[in-house]
Amino acid sequence: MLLARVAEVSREVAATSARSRKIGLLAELFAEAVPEESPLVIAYLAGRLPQGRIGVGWSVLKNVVPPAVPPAEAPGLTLARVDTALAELAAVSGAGARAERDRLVRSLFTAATQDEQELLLRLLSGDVRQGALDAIALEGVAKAATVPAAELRRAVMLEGSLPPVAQAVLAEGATALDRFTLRVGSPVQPMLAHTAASVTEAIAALGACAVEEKLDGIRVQVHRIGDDVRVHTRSLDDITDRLPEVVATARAVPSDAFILDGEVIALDPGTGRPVSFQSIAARVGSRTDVAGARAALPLTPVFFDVLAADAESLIDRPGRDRHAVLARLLPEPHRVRRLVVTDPADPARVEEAERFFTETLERGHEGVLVKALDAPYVAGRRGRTWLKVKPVHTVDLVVLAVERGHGRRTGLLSNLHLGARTEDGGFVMLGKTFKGLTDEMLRWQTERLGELAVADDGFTVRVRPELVVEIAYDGLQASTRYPAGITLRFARVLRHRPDKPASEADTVGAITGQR
Ligand SMILES: Nc1ncnc2c1ncn2[C@@H]1O[C@H](COP(=O)(O)OP(=O)(O)OP(=O)(O)O)[C@@H](O)[C@H]1O
Repeated sequence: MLLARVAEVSREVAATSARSRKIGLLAELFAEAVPEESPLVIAYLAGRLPQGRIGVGWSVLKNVVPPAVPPAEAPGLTLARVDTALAELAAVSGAGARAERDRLVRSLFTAATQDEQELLLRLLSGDVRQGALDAIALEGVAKAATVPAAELRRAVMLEGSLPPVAQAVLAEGATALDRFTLRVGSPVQPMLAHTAASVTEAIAALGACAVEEKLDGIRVQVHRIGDDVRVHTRSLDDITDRLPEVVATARAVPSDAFILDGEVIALDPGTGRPVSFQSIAARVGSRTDVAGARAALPLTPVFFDVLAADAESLIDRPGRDRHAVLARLLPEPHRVRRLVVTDPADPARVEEAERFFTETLERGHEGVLVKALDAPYVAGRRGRTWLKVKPVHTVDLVVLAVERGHGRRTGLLSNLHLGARTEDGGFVMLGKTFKGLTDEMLRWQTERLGELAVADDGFTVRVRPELVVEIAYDGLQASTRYPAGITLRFARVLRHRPDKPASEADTVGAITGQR
């Protein structure tokens, strides 16, 4: 397939607001592609580079911004050729890397028509509207392969991503879906939660439920087959080598084929209270001298769900049954503390649950999760059967740009321009802040945002919209300065969320309560 065709459909999809029309356009595109090309189509449409970071920043791109390179007259650039070029770019390193990148990017742009150059530029600079497109692409694939979207979605969650499932169903049809089942050893997208304003509100919405501590650490999904243990993050990266404590806990579990879902935290040896998220993130992030890092800050895994045990899938079973299995597998320090509310109509029980919330905060945890007892585990979904309750308002926003610091912060990238997602897959700026950033966080974001930079006027650096930050704020206020007409009062950065994709940041609708 030619890149020109993807460029054409990408433009048509952006120009129409009707979801069904977008799905129809994508279905036609997937029907035209050979199945092996569909992973590239999905990636390019969503503005993702399959190679991940390829080291091409603004310093290289500014030399090819149209009309810098004379465009090809007729389209001839295939998806396979673009993929090869990007792989070559990703492999460049060492002395002369900059010149080599310039040469490769120029040669790619020389082969592209004007339309294609524009798509490539948007792709490389992270300016393609993304996020919502993944969900629409899934429906487009379902339509092209004539399989029910719900079945395809389930297969995608169990596989971890759309491209391999798309390729299989487009080649073989519905029968391919049977291959994508829950397998111990193959990570699945974790279940996520919605927000409730209070425990009382959450119980009213869910009925019979369990109120669990919300532990503030790193989410882990642990798979064990025999002696082989693998630990995955929320974004399914394998971090087994960095977490020997988790491996040891998993080896002690009396079952030799299971999947556990939980959080790793660290407890202060003196007070027994949880240590800060930043310290845990630094420990989990350190790849060298794991033994030294472990000695300085030992971690404790605490599990709250079990997806499979004794090689049997449990995801379709109600939460109360899964928890009974969890209780059989793990003793309490490694199993989340929780309170079951079997009679949600009894005010005394609701009061008890509110007390559990207060005590959980007093013990130093960040809030609670209220979970329906009868709900299955919906992999990859922000289900309405898990509701989180926290004492402060927080939102997850995406960094769109960052201003260079001055004074004490000279040389650092400091003031963040924050964007919420829009329903059509773009971003809208809601405000700026540098409050809450510690020296360590400033150093970290300067490096990370430097890698994401796509334009720089000497004052403001525009970045690929990929880094999510968790922001606390005191409320919303009307604003004529920002395009959504609102801004956040006293916004402050709580933490960077490199584990969270931009497609999961909050939408303007969710923030203003008009979802
Ligand atoms: N008992 C628990 N049950 C489920 N998730 C828990 C629990 N304790 C802590 N967590 C964490 O809370 C998260 C659930 O909240 P949510 O689905 O909103 O994800 P999130 O956006 O990463 O949340 P947050 O930003 O509030 O940590 C999980 O991803 C997990 O890391």
